[in-house]
Amino acid sequence: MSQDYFSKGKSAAGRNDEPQNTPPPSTPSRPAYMTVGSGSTSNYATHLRSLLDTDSGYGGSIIGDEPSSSKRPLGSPRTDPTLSGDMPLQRQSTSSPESDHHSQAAAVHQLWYNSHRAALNRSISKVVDLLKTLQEMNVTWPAHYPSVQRADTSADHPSSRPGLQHAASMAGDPSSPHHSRQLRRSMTTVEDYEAAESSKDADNKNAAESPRLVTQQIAQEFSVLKLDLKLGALHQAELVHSLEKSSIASLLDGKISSSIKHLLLLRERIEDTSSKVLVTGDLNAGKSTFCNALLRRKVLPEDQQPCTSIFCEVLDARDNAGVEEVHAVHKNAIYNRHDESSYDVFSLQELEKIVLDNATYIQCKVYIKDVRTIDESLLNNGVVDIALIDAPGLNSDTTKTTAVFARQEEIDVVVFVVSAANHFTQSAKEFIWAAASEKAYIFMVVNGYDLIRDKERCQKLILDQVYGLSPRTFKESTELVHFVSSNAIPMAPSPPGGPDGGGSGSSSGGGDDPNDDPKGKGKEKEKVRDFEKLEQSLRRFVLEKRARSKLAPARTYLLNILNDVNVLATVNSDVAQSELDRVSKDLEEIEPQLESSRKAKAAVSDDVDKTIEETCKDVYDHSRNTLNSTIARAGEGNLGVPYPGLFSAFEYAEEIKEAMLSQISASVSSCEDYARTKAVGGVNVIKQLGIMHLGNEYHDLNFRPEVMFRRRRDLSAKQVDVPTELWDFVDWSTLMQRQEKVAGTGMALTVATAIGGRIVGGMGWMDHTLNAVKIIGNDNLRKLIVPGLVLAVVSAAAYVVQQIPHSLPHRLSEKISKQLATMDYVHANSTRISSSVNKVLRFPADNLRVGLARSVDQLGARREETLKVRGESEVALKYFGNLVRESGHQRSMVEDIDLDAHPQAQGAGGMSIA
Ligand SMILES: Nc1nc2c(ncn2[C@@H]2O[C@H](COP(=O)(O)OP(=O)(O)OP(=O)(O)O)[C@@H](O)[C@H]2O)c(=O)[nH]1
Repeated sequence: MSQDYFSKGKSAAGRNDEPQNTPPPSTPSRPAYMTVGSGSTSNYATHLRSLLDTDSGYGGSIIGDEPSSSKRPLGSPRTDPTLSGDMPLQRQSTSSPESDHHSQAAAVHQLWYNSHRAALNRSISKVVDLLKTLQEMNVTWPAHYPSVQRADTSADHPSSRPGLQHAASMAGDPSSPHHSRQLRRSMTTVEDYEAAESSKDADNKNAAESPRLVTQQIAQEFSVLKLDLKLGALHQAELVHSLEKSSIASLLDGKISSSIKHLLLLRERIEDTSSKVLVTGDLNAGKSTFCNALLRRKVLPEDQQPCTSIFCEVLDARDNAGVEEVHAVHKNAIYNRHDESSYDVFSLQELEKIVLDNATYIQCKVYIKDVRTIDESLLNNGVVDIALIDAPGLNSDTTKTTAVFARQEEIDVVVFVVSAANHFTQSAKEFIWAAASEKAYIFMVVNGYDLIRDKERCQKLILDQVYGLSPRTFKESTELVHFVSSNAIPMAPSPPGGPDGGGSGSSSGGGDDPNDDPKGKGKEKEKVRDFEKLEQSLRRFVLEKRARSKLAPARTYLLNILNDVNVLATVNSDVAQSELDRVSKDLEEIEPQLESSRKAKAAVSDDVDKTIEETCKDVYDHSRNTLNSTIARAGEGNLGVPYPGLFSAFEYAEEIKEAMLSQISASVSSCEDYARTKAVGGVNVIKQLGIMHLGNEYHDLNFRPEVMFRRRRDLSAKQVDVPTELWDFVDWSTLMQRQEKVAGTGMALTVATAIGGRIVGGMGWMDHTLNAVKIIGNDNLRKLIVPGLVLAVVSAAAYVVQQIPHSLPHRLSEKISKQLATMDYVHANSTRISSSVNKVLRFPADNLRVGLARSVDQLGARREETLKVRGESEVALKYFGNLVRESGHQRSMVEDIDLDAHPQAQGAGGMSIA
């Protein structure tokens, strides 16, 4: 079977000859089928047709075009006044009241059709706009896709309908207030209800096996926009949960794009003014003869043996630059009239050869000029252009192929030709059963009726069979079942070079000449009348079916997509509202937090500085005072060094020095201990501040004071080198006091002092002696000197020796003190200790500062982010709120387009549409 027939969902019957890659035109070409002649002249019909002229049905198909607009839009088939299209033309012949009636009915139907088409067209444009804005929104605010959770059978959730949950973006956010919210969608159609019922059963079946609902239930909620997720064994709903928000958004974006494409195709289809009629039936039932009769021209080959082996589509020669010819389409080629490699060209006379040659071709396009007037022509009747497709006769090989063909969207009507003599064969029955699922009504042509003698019995038998095969068709049998003799229809003279040069047609029907036989003439007229009746019925049927086959898919699809958009918008509006509530609440918390955090940052910084400063000052002062007092009192008290006697005085001095320096060192250590305690206190203060402002992370702040002062980098007291001098053993101040008491004379003291001093001092004592002699005078000297001198020296020596344990520590203490002062020992150590404390406290303090700064930054960033989300949520809420309203409004508008209650239905005997 050719791809041209089976691979494309192309709708425009008249556009089969267009290049396949041509984008769907926004301005459809004018009707493509044979259009000849003019319309009715009755006043009413003329009025109706003038209405048709101003209401082409395209009036509102353009965005922003109101239904009342008289502006002729793009795509109107009447833009070219020289072409009739579906425009009623001037009638050339006088009409009968009956034909006037039909003409009026057709015009009314066309008005009805056009208004619905325009409404659908407007809806399509609107929905395309809505989808495009949704796509744009989906970029800035990735739409939340509702996934379906397993229906909870607990008493809390008695609903059998699945709840909708926004997945993906909210996954991992179970605290979200809308997490468990159940959304319900109203059921808008009977099908919906049935689907809900069936999926409920499925749900019950699957509830035990799967924690989530099965795919069908997502299908239940979404007709068009459901995401096709096929990843391994993962369930679709689970996948929706596990997918990133952005992935869902891009999947949805793809869905929306394909939906827009489909809508544009539907628009193209409803703007297409033509209808395709597939003529099929048993082998040799007279299908080709019937088609020729409709055309009033012998175009398709007729034979007593089965001959039609390919699908022959009859088209207007004007679509082929007015040239009558046959394009035999190559197998597996996509037909394109402008691409000659896709077909072979033959003349009409050669059609028979092509039709028989079923090995090379599977379909052909037959371009012919219509010979009938608009009143007469079924094909170009002024209302709708009809294309005829003559199919191969049904047999075991072709039945399936033809059934597939008949199911195509482009096929508006199936005409089944059955032989009055042979009735329905097995292949015919199989075909009708198969076709009945798609086309509830089938137009039945019982052909070769002239050959039947007992016509009543034939009718009864055939209708009984029709009842069994298609009860609905049987119910409307007056309109849908016709007993005719196709070979009795007079043929128009063929144009020169036509296939049937004589042009007399096969009206003989057995060689009778009606002119010779008045009775025969009457019979022939009756046959023609029956056939004309068939044509009228077929025309009405095509009109009705056209409404159904062209408008209904658009209506159904619009309802589905609008439902989906409405559900999606409702969910997202709800999510946006929740998000807005959440971020508003967050902001209420963040704003004061940020403010207090900023204040805390400054206050804590001051507190910390103060704590450090005070602690360090305290430590410094304490160290300084302690060391000063220790050094000052180094010579006092018991140093624990026993005096070993005069001969070990120097060793004694050394031990005393060492003891003193150790005492000073111990004092330094005690200062360090004090500093440790203070550091612990300072760290605790900082820790408390950290806990207060930054929370638990500060609980773990561990400080090890024992590590402090481990490496002593100070000037150790033990390093102090104070040499012991002989002089150190004499405590001159006490010695002087003592001499005054002992000698009793100033001179003696002076002498003793001078001598004693010199004795102790060593050098130059002779000079002093001479001086003393001069002062005292030789005589006195002689009397005093010896005993005084001896006394003083002995007394001084004895005293000095006695005082060593008392005087030496003082002397040494003074010397050490002096040396330490030179080294700036006290200040250096106090500074070192307090600096160490400072350093120890700086670390947590700096951390605290950094933490506070980070906290302020984080809060600031969170605030910014929350503000951004709030802004986006506000936009989304507004957008989706509008979308809920718009989609709901559009949906009710489309629901109001009632394709079942159209005027033609009543005109056609109340026949309802399948
Ligand atoms: N008596 C009579 N003969 C008819 C009628 N219609 C068709 N025939 C004849 O029946 C034969 C078969 O007609 P076709 O039109 O070729 O039949 P078909 O169904 O197209 O055949 P295939 O497509 O080849 O299966 C021809 O010889 C026709 O002349 C009719 O209404 N009455």
